[in-house]
Amino acid sequence: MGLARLSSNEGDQNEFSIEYTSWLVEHPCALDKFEEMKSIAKGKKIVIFLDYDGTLSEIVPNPEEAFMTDKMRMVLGEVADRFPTAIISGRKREKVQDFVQLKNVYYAGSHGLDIEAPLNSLKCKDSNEMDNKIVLYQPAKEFLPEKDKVLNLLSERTKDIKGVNIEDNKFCISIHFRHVHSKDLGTVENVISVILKEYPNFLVSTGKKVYEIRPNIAWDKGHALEYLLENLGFGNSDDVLPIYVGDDRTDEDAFKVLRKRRQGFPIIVSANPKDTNALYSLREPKQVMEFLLGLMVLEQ
Ligand SMILES: O=P(O)(O)OC[C@H]1O[C@H](O[C@H]2O[C@H](CO)[C@@H](O)[C@H](O)[C@H]2O)[C@H](O)[C@@H](O)[C@@H]1O
Repeated sequence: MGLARLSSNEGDQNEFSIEYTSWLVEHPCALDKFEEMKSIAKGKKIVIFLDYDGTLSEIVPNPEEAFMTDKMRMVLGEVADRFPTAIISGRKREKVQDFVQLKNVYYAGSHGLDIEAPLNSLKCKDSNEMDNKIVLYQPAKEFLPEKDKVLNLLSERTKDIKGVNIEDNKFCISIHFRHVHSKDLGTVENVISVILKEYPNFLVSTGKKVYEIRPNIAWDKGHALEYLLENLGFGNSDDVLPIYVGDDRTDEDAFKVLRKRRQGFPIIVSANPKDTNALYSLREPKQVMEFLLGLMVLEQ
């Protein structure tokens, strides 16, 4: 038995393509598997990790307008009151906090390179106290001056390419090409690759209509997940059940960590079949909200 569906797409199973339907066999909908998941979760400490864009908010053409619905905020706030809950995003941490507006959530921005938690909530070894309120862990701090140089060069060298939108994500940089004409994409790629030859401490990956530049260090969303688990006291625990929900390539690093730990539920948000390390799926942010609502009946 699964969770009751609230979304407007209720019953749209019939509209699924054959490809999506057969992909669902490999990556079943987490709502349909809820009872099974519930029994696995029994007696375990649930910790929730969520990506932001495409998971808690819809993908929209303008990155500045990726707002979360009030309903999602309410559900997320309730869930975070019951279980430790972290948002791990490619965005600048402060930007995610601005969108989410919740104080009971752990935030990791810049693909996990900028972790913040309420003071005393984490047993951090390498933390700084900021304003007496929070602890921060920033493993790529020394890259900041160089990142600013890369950012300036990117802005300068793409300023004449129509549609390029560069987002400063503090330790990382997003170069959005959603609105760039296909004939100009090669130029954008060329600019990036020339700059990264000058700055080999940085690497580029791709997301949804975006190039993402970040420090070339062994730290990704998977490391952030492990860091948070460890500092929440669940480093080697068999009693913990981490749930990670995300929609993009960088979330795969976190899915891999859960697979390696043989623990928890890696859940991909996708309305299309895609290669993934996730075991379960959800179709859209609305379903993420239904899933979170379902978690509220679980005991912690
Ligand atoms: O890790 P995430 O929280 O998923 O962040 C990844 C990137 O998300 C944002 O870009 C994406 O969403 C935008 C708003 O829906 C969309 O316009 C864009 O095309 C997508 O790539 C964010 O703006 C980036 O900085 C993040 O790196």
